[in-house]
Amino acid sequence: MKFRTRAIHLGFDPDPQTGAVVPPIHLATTFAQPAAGEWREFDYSRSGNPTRKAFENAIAALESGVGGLAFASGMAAIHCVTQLLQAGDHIVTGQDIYGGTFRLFHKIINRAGISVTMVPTNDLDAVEKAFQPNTRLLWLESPGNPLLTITDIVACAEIAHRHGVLVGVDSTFATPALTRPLELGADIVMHSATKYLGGHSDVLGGVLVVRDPELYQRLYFIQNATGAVMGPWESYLCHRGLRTLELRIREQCRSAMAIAQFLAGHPAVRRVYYPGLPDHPGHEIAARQMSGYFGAMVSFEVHGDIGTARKVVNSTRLFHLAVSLGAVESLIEQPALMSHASYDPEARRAHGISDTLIRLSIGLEDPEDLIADLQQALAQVA
Ligand SMILES: C=C(NCc1c(COP(=O)(O)O)cnc(C)c1O)C(=O)O
Repeated sequence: MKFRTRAIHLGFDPDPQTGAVVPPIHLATTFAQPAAGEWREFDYSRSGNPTRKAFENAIAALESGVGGLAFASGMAAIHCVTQLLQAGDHIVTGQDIYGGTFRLFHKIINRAGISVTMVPTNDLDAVEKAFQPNTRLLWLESPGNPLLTITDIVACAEIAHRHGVLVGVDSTFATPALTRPLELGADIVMHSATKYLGGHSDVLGGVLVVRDPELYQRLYFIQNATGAVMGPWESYLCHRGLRTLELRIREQCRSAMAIAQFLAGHPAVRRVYYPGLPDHPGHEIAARQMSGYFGAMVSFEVHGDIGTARKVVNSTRLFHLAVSLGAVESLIEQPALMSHASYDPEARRAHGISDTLIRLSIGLEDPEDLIADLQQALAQVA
């Protein structure tokens, strides 16, 4: 069956007793057992919960994995992956990655003696040259946040596996409707479920899916031991979000293409970052890797300075000025001051995140209304 059909039905079989066509929300934190030392499938909700398990199974199936793990946030999911490593190990990651991931890598796990090298992961030579004998993990984001850098997952996985290195892909911006990294050779796929999987700015969560049963057991052990699990209500909301994911992301992609084309022709705009534009360096790889779509995030730079960009983002009426992304309502933000403020200023500039960069998360409003809103906001700085 096609992705859209499976997403609607996975984990939603009618209850055999009641016939209910949506899964129950199990709030129980503990489960009575038949006898001491005899265990049911579920014993304690940190270790496993029926509602979370239904969502984990659904996202695992949609990502072509053998097992899924759901967390309280995307950062909790990424942190779980880093706990596979130990002091003296090394991570290679991209330069176009979320500010919170930059912070985790450079200000938290570095304290445990894990080192990190950031490279342009769309340059395969740079990726391979960055590997060291102690490199254990290649962490990719494609499209990258916020410059929408496209990384060739197949090529990177082949290089990494030649060096015995695990490949993790943060696929938040792509979603499994467009890209399934495990099918392309990655070992781990991660999502901030807060974004497109939930899809309505009303749930915080994270997800890992893997294709190797032994790796699943290692990550499950870490998840259970460290405890940053997704709650039952959030699991239900993310599971429900999967049912409309493909419809939402495809429509959002169509609007993003129209908005990117509008911005590309606007005199106040210096540069547009959108993989769907033919001049984007990753256009061909994206077309192949994202099922003919190019995502629903659009970033652009305006002429002027940090104040010019700030005036634009403060002037929209339909786009909410807010971090996060992937929801039905459109959002606008200025990474230098907001989503990527956790980058050290010199690192931010070194990685191409300029003061005049503006990032858009395109929602499901009519694109004509969104373009009209951007037109009037840009007119404030014309
Ligand atoms: C909040 C934002 N990003 C969260 C995020 C995260 C972190 O997810 P959280 O659910 O916010 O913990 C991980 N990976 C990517 C690509 C992300 O974009 C933002 O970019 O505004």
